Amino acid sequence: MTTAELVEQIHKKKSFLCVGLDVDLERIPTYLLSEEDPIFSFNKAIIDATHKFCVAYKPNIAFYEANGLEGWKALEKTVNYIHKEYPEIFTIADAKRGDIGNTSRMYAKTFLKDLGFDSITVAPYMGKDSVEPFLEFQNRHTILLALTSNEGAFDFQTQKVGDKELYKKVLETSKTWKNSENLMYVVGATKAEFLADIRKIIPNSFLLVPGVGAQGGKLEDVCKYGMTKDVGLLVNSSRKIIYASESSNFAEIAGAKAEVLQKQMAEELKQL
Ligand SMILES: O=C(O)c1cc(=O)[nH]c(=O)n1[C@@H]1O[C@H](COP(=O)(O)O)[C@@H](O)[C@H]1O
Repeated sequence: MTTAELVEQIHKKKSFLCVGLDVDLERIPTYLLSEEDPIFSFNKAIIDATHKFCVAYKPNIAFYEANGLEGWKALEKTVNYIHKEYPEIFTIADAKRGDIGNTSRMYAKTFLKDLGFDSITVAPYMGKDSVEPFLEFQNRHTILLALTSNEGAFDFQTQKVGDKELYKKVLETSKTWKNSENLMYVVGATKAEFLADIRKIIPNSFLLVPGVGAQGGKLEDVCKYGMTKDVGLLVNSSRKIIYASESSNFAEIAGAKAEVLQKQMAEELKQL
């Protein structure tokens, strides 16, 4: 999917919500566990109930890998289902990969070609040659970790390297890489006050912003400092939506939670 198509969808749906599909078998309604593929059954119900209110889905790969071969099969079924039934929706493989170039090429093939995700999250730590193999794919996006939502972000990312914080170096240096137009960045909603500085370095890039809801980030702050004329934001919520209820109408309740966020986003979009 191109960035222009993503922006068009955001305006059409009046939403820049990304629903995180972090499926934990210990948290899904227990009656689903007797189904042939509980992970896919859960995802299908959530997707059917939330698709009207969101523009992206983000399965976090850890939750699938943790279930071995069955998990990988459920992941493949999930991404295929989204692309077939709701082709307007942007898909994010939250895999946080990155290795020497030769190895990154394999990660890129797995997620961007074979599984066909529109994008993948990538760690910048190993530098240019570890990220460029992901950037080669046309109309696919590499979402580079810039300033993450967790406490540990202060261990390295905000520390100065020479005259600048490491996350600023990541932003600046990554702009010089080949096919850098395919880059988006992760900035945690819990770090909204950093967004004004971040926008000075990357005024137009799309940001994936996790951390609203369960981690306490505020949508208003993210929009105030991070929104661009083309929106430039995908705001993710996982647990607060998908585990809003454990009853048999869990999907309906997840849909209602997603709609609440969509309505807030529609208000924010009016400011543009
Ligand atoms: O790359 C991510 O998506 C990510 C980056 C980050 O800085 N913080 C963060 O929480 N995430 C992911 O975003 C999701 C947040 O989930 P909830 O806290 O349940 O909304 C999880 O899948 C995290 O792994």
